[in-house]
Amino acid sequence: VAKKLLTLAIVNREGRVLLGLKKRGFGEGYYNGFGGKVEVGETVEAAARRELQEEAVIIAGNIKKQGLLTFHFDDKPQPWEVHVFNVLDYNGEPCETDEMSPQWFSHDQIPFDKMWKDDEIWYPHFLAGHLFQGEFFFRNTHHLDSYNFDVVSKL
Ligand SMILES: CN1CCN(c2cc(NC3CC3)nc(N)n2)CC1
Repeated sequence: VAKKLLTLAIVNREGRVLLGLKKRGFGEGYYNGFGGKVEVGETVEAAARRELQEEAVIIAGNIKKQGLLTFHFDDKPQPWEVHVFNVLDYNGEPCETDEMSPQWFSHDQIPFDKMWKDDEIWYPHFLAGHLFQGEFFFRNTHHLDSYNFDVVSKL
């Protein structure tokens, strides 16, 4: 079964990350980076840049591909492949959209209790600038059953 390609862009600058509170749809009420589906004919990187602009109204400058997360769900036939980018610099000012309410968090105050359960596993490696790969098995959307996680030398 082909994987569903998704992006996740997290702005990480001067010891703080920019996260958005999802206002509706999948993951409503959770904080997360910005992202969405990769459209047909679009590169993963172009999709990450587009989604960041759509959801936070900022234009990514230098971005670094840092992670590859694969999600399996008991109740979904298609696994998800989420490409994680570190946004090293950007133009514009983050602002609220109908999808997301952006908010800065210092690295030691990341609200993991209001984030997807996999985040607390890979964020420390993301924040350390490591490259990583993870495979997560969710029993239902809100229960993480098991996972494999590795820091890697290249993606
Ligand atoms: C547009 N995408 C949707 C998926 N997404 C996820 C998913 C995720 N866990 C999966 C159990 C849901 N965990 C993070 N941090 N992000 C990134 C943005």
